[in-house]
Amino acid sequence: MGLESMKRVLVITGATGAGKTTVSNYLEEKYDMPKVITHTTRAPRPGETDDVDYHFETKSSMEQLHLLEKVEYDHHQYGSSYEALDQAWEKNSLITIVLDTKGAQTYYEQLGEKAVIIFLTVSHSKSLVSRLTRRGDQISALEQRIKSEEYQRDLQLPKSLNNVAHLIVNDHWEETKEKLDKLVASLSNEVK
Ligand SMILES: Nc1ncnc2c1ncn2[C@@H]1O[C@H](COP(=O)(O)OP(=O)(O)OP(=O)(O)O)[C@@H](O)[C@H]1O
Ligand SMILES: Nc1nc2c(ncn2[C@@H]2O[C@H](COP(=O)(O)O)[C@@H](O)[C@H]2O)c(=O)[nH]1
Repeated sequence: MGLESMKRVLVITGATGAGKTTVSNYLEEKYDMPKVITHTTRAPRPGETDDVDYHFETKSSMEQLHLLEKVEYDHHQYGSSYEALDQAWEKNSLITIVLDTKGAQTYYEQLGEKAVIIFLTVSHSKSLVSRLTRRGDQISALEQRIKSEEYQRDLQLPKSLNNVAHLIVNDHWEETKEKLDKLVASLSNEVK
């Protein structure tokens, strides 16, 4: 099989607080899967670093970028570039990206089976708010976010990804890791 056909991007999507970044970090640490760093106009949260967690942009620098897709989420812009995808694929054929559900749909439309969609959810949406509070999100930002239509939308898997996405209920981290390990094992066989 040629290198091109072995490439996969694991698109980790779901509601805010569902654990997308945690999953992406786990896959990077355990399987050396680079994370595609995306761009945003929102301000860094405490502990976030420019060019590591995001490329933090102004509205005008965002306009200069060559993006595969771009969305508005809770009044801020987010987008991912072709260059960042290729840079990550230069390091490994299995890479990850963290996107909202609209971005996940676009990735599937654009990349087909190269995009492996993982939809993360939790059994009780109340636990999302407590997780974000524990993460240290500012209360005012958190209140604004959970009022946003994007927050409500991302609690559900979009219909177009119904028979496509791998669904993981991330209530218990140990169980989530087992599910991820199984998925990675099956993907690694697929691309061998
Ligand atoms: N299974 C779990 N049980 C308890 N806490 C968890 C679990 N998974 C992740 N967390 C914690 O929940 C918080 C939110 O996780 P994370 O930042 O990964 O979410 P996210 O989906 O990337 O959120 P956002 O879209 O807002 O960036 C973090 O503090 C993380 O450590
Ligand atoms: N469609 C895209 N969604 C993205 C991108 N980068 C991040 N995200 C998603 O936005 C929300 C909010 O992120 P946060 O870091 O402010 O909590 C979340 O669902 C991310 O997954 C992107 O380039 N395109």
